[in-house]
Amino acid sequence: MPIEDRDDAYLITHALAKDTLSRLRDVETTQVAFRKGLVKLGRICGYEIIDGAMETEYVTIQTPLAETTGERVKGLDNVVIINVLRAATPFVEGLLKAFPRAKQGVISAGRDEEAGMDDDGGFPITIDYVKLPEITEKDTVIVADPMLATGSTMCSVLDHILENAGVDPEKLFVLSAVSAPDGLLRVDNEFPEVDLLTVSIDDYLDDDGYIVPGLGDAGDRAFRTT
Ligand SMILES: O=P(O)(O)OC[C@H]1O[C@H](OP(=O)(O)OP(=O)(O)O)[C@H](O)[C@@H]1O
Ligand SMILES: O=c1cc[nH]c(=O)[nH]1
Ligand SMILES: [Mg+2]
Repeated sequence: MPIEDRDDAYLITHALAKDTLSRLRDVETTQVAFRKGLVKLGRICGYEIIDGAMETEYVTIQTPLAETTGERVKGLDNVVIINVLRAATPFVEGLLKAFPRAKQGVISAGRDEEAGMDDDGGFPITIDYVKLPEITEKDTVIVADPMLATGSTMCSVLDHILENAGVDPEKLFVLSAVSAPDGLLRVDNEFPEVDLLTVSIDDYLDDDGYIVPGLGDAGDRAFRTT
């Protein structure tokens, strides 16, 4: 079973996903290896979503030698991937290897870290740029962001997506590499219709809202900023 139901979220349990995440966590992992690791993890997660959450259908195929029955994944033309800038960019590059015909959207969202966490344990979020494709009732929407910490960014992003969509998509996934229990709870409370997929549920958030043990600041490590 590639995706395990953990009540608060669905865990992607593929051994290669865990292996890749472990390399991403390592403080010694360089920028290039970190970025490539996020691409690889996105690809693995994409394959696991297909295996665990999408249907297949039988089709008749003529090979050069004989007619046979094959199996095809249904709905690959009805996938929408939303890239939460900026840390999700390499993660989405990997996802697109599994869903090459996906419609894509981007939302630029950032935490106001100078403002600090509020009394509810969330951050003020600035949304700078939103460009989303049409979302239909047939679509499987995957909102990708490698880090789900307090959940503030994801809640703002989901507000924009659902307001813009006007209709409920067939499936709505939030995909993260590393998540914190508080963030999962916040998104689940505010958007019960969303299925939360993650490779790891980590222990806690520190006083600055960073996931522990986590992997540090994913955007900074991938883009070599501080
Ligand atoms: O769950 P939250 O507490 O909202 O934190 C998670 C967000 O923080 C990071 O983005 P960041 O604001 O650092 O922007 P970046 O992608 O440009 O680095 C990360 O990529 C998420 O978007
Ligand atoms: O641990 C965290 C929290 C938010 N954003 C990150 O990149 N890492
Ligand atoms: Mg960042």
